[in-house]
Amino acid sequence: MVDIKHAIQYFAKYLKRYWLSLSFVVVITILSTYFQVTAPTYMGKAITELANYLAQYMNPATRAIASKTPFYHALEAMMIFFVLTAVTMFISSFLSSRISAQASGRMRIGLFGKLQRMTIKYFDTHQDGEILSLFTSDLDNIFNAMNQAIFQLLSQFALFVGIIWMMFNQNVKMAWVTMASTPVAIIVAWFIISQARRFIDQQQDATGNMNGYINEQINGEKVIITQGLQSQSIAGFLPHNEKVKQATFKGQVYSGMLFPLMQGLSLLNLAIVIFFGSWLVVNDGMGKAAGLGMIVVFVNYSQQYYQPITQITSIYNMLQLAVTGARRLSDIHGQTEEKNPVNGQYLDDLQSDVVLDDVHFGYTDEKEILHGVSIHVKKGEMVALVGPTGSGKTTVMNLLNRFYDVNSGAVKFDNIDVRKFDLKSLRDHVGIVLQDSVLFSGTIADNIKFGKPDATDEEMIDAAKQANIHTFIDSLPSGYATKVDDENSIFSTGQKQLLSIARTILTNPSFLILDEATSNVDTVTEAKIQAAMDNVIAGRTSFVIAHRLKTILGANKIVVLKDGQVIEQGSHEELVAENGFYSELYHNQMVFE
Ligand SMILES: Nc1ncnc2c1ncn2[C@@H]1O[C@H](COP(=O)(O)OP(=O)(O)OP(=O)(O)O)[C@@H](O)[C@H]1O
Repeated sequence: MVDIKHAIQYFAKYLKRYWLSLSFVVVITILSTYFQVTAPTYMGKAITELANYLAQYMNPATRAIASKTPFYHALEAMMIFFVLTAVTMFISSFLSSRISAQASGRMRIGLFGKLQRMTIKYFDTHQDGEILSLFTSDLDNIFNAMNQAIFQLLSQFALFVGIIWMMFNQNVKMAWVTMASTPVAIIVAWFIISQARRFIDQQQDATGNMNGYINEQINGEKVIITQGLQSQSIAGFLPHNEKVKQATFKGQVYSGMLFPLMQGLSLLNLAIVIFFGSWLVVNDGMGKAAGLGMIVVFVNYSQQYYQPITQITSIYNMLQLAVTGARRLSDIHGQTEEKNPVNGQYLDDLQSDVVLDDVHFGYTDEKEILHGVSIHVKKGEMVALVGPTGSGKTTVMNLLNRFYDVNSGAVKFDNIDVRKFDLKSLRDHVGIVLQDSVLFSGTIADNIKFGKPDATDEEMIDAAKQANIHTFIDSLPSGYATKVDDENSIFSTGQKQLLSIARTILTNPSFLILDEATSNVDTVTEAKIQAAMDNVIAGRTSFVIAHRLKTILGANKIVVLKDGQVIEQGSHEELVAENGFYSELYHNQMVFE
């Protein structure tokens, strides 16, 4: 029930602006139904008039006055109603498709916009595939439901009511006869649909598991090839495939059964209607012509009568998927967004320092990661953060840029709490070079200018030179215009990081955070990255998360973090002299250099 309430609220939010078009669709659908259910009465009238005409024509006494005009009139009326039915159906379907396309387009924009306002926490705690499926699966299900199910439901329901109403208008006894088999039809349809749904659910689960397996195996392809595990990989795939195959087959058998069965029931009903119709004509003293007409009318109604039952039961599944999709999307819309303070302060330029003041922080309430961390970075200084894996280095970086907010204590720029700054102004002044550099589709130039699209080519080239990547870019056939997804532009980890450094240099941040990624690269690239980092750091206040100690020997201050606490800090020489944790770490590393 909660699902349905959320789904209705979600649909109402996006559909309310189309209320006029929607009302028009409802009116047109009712009109279309009226035309559709009235047309058969003219068909019956045409048969009655034809029978009358034939009776008069066959009788020499009345042959002279026999006229086909009433028959033609009835036929004309029938044609007009059929044409009107087709035209109104077309208008209704056209409008429905337009509303669905526009509304789902807005939903897509709403979802994408919402994602852009979400906190890093959301992205840290949800898998990419899960987020993507909101677009590919949930929004698609909603579009299909809006485009087909909702309007089908409306038109089929109107048709169902319209046929019943017309049948009772025409002949009450025949109406009851036509409707007598309804419970059987509903039970059969419901049973088949629920069976089909069961297997379709199984098919979806099995497909999800199979896709997960494929994803994992493709990601691990290098390990599989290196270790010669290809046949094991295939063997692991087969049971997944078998489950998908079985569930798909059973689901399709049941879904495929619905229409032939309902068609069969409808034909059986037709025979019953003709049988009772003829019985009524004989026993109820109905005129021959009127009786024939009535039978034709009910033959028509009994054929149409099953259509809504079949359609409504078969779109139930589609509606259910859309309700689930709408619930998931409305959940997303309810997620917390990044908190930008009202009338937040603007950070013009860093004047004095960046401080972490007795910071306590945990990603969850249950586990605190940083236990009272205090770090002081003076303007123009380079501070390096070192410590074993999991000690909280990246977490400190997450707080400096306000990806997360502290539980207690504060992060301050020029003695002002970061929570008081306008977020954009804060982030405009904080540059980050992450360990895993990300390139976006587009050219190399687009990628370097990503944070400053209005930069001139000279500025861009200058940044690339400082980042030690200009010579490489220049050597590519298309230079800065090389597409990032070109075969020529398959970048190494080191080159990606150099591009990312160039991107950061171009934005000229006052405060720089570098998550050093020298572990994966060869020594030549490492030296280049080191030089590029030196260039980007020069004269800037910076904070470096260091994995290789030799890169930070010149730091003004080295802060050693262990288990979420600062255990030592000072210059390299001071810390080595202290003979503590850093000194041990340093000597251990030097053995391998
Ligand atoms: N998004 C997250 N949600 C919950 N816990 C997290 C999250 N990110 C990190 N952690 C936990 O916080 C602790 C500190 O992680 P952090 O990434 O800050 O360490 P690190 O010192 O940067 O490690 P490394 O050198 O391996 O990068 C770890 O125990 C980790 O499991």
